[in-house]
Amino acid sequence: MSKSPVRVAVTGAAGQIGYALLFRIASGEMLGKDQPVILQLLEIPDEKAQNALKGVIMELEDCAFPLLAGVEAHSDPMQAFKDTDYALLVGARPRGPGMERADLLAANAQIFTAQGKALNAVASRNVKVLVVGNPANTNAYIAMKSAPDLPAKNFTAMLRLDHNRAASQLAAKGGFKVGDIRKLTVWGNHSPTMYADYRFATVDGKSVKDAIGDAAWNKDVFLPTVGKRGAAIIAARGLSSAASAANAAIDHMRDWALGSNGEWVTMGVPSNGEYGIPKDIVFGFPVTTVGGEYTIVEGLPIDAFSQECIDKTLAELQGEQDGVKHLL
Ligand SMILES: NC(=O)c1ccc[n+]([C@@H]2O[C@H](COP(=O)([O-])OP(=O)(O)OC[C@H]3O[C@@H](n4cnc5c(N)ncnc54)[C@H](O)[C@@H]3O)[C@@H](O)[C@H]2O)c1
Ligand SMILES: O=C(O)C[C@H](O)C(=O)O
Repeated sequence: MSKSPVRVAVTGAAGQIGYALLFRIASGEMLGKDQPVILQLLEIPDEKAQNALKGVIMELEDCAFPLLAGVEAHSDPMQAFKDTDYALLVGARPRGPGMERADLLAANAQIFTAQGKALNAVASRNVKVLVVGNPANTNAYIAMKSAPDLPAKNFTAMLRLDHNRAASQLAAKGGFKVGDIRKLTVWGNHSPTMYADYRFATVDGKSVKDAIGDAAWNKDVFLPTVGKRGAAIIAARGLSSAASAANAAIDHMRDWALGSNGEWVTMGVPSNGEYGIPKDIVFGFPVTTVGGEYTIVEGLPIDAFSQECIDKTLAELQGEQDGVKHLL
């Protein structure tokens, strides 16, 4: 028997990530080749954005995707999030000229407070939320705090792009196949302070750290390369990463919904105190996923260097969180 359609809301749907994301969701790459979807797309109530969204919808129609059971265009989150099972919050306010970080946090706090409230009011009680729009961890925290009737665990932030970037750099350095790398993770904030950690990583059961055997490369090349990769792409393309960000969003949601088959993946999720991260901070952790639920991998040893890195990214997140406290 064929499955009933599920509802997938995407914000910022006429933006660059939206353009790289929607067609893959509609073709079944995110939720499976047997899962029909209804896309509920949100853009700002601006003529240009709404017209662009219409164009994207025309293209979705022209793909004649068998799994696409409906597409809706919205300018109000209360309609876009109605009964939604999945919400990918991509749209965010970009940093404008002369805008300070605090202004950016405040502008996004407004957006994610409103969207969190709308999810709280009208989404499925099991909605799985992924925040992509930057600052992703803090935006996810704001949305979660604005949705007190939904389980906090349903709000996640995207660290998967950092995870995939780290895997790719390791594969190039060690001569591994990227798909053979297991037990890699990225701790903390989606920002240059994130800590990509391959101490536990293996390829064919053998330690990646031992195979690379170069602590200076880790500190001086690997971590800065992964941390500054977003900026390097902006410098090269004149635009921020879009296809790779959309790909990471697909990976994150697919693994959350369909399971990671015992493998570690990185998700930004609200802490319950694991590894000393204060409760509710949305932090990148290693997780495994099964049956639509994620579980943080616990009990990993944290050495002095790792603790220093984790403390640094945590301090940044706490600073961001303090900066929006008065708005929640
Ligand atoms: N977490 C990550 O790994 C990661 C990676 C890359 C980009 N990003 C972030 O993703 C976001 C989107 O990037 P993009 O390249 O698609 O940007 P973009 O500017 O091309 O598109 C963003 C779209 O969001 C819309 N939008 C803005 N506010 C909205 C709101 N309140 N409701 C609905 N739509 C809204 C805009 O109209 C625009 O069409 C940015 O914040 C970017 O920094 C995150
Ligand atoms: O949009 C950005 O600032 C960069 C983006 O988050 C990325 O990691 O590519």
